Amino acid sequence: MTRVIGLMSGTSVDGIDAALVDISGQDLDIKVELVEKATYPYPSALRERILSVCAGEAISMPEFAQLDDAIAIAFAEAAVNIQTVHEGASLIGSHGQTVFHRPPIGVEEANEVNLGYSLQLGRGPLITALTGITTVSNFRAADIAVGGQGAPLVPRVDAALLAHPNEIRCIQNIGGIGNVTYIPNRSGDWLSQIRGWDTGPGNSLLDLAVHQLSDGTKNYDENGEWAASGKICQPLVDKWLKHPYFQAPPPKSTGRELFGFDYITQCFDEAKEYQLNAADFLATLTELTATSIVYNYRHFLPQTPQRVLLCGGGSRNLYLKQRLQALLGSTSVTTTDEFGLNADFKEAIAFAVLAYWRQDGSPGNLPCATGAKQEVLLGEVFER
Ligand SMILES: Nc1ncnc2c1ncn2[C@@H]1O[C@H](COP(=O)(O)OP(=O)(O)OP(=O)(O)O)[C@@H](O)[C@H]1O
Ligand SMILES: CC(=O)N[C@H]1[C@@H]2OC[C@@H](O2)[C@@H](O)[C@@H]1O[C@H](C)C(=O)O
Repeated sequence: MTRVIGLMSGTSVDGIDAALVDISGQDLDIKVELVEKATYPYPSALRERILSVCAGEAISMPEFAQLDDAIAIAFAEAAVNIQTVHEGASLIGSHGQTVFHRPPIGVEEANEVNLGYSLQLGRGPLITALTGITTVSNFRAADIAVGGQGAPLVPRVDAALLAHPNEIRCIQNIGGIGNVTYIPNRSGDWLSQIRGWDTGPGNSLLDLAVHQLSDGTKNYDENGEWAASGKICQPLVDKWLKHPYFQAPPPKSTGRELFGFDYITQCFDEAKEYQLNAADFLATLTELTATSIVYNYRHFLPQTPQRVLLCGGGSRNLYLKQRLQALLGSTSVTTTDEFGLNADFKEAIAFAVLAYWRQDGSPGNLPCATGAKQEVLLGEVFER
């Protein structure tokens, strides 16, 4: 058994999720027990800085270096604090903070020019130095180097922890960005039949809209209550759904570059002619998240799933969950909690597992999800 800390801050940039887990077994046959979990919010100045860099603000190299280290220090503190009660971790898997993600440009053969590029700040060696614990970081680079999207990386972990012998499942994360893992019955060559891609916006647009509509007093629509009091403007949803990202087949991945500040500004502009109030606008944006997920399923899944398991912060948005259930009809919508995997900490747990696999010599990517040419070891290891 190895005690591992998984650290993740996602596209919502709300804070660092830390999971302390005990892992045993090998490759897909692993057992993972969640011992401790906590979220450490970023100091607000650091969060604002990260969000503006994500929105494309230019920074100098010294500012870049300072930001990289400020994030590494925050991640190292999270690793120390998560061990206040239960100590003894011998490995850290740190995703870091994505500040830039560019998928490969759509040409047949990946080469130097059209490979993707994905940048996560919070350098691993500093986390090792500050914690004294071997750290694995920079998980996306190796998949990208072999032509992959570098995302999503969670599908192999979903497969290991949530596959079922006779139920076709979709695991739908709704973070800032949404991503799905499609898992067929665990039999035969099921692993090569898995699919995974980013479905589009999760909460990123909603959070930006809530911040603006509440004059900065709120950062998200708690339980979806504000949106639930509004009326969906279907013509706008239909228009937004024509975005090329939804129409494109997988493999595909995205980020705040596409569904961030510029896009929400465009949404506000396009909504003007419909004279929506704040609640109507949020109901319409929530519908875009729900409909884009279902649109992706209808067009690109090999088969209709029997069950959809939600995770990520958006799984707590009751109105969004209700809309997803309505749009999916007979497919049952629940959360990973009901299947023994904490829905809020699944990504942090996943990076603990990916670090464990790296140390064990097992690949972490799934080429049928990321589009990479081959399976590869993910992450750079910085020994204590
Ligand atoms: N009770 C709640 N009601 C509604 N929305 C919620 C609730 N709790 C969390 N959220 C939403 O979930 C978001 C955070 O989700 P999460 O932490 O999964 O995102 P992330 O990991 O940063 O993103 P990604 O998975 O794209 O990397 C919040 O910004 C908020 O929009
Ligand atoms: C570049 C990047 O950070 N992508 C994230 C983001 O957040 C959700 C979605 O977009 C997913 O593709 C990915 O994270 C998860 C952990 C993944 O790689 O599976």
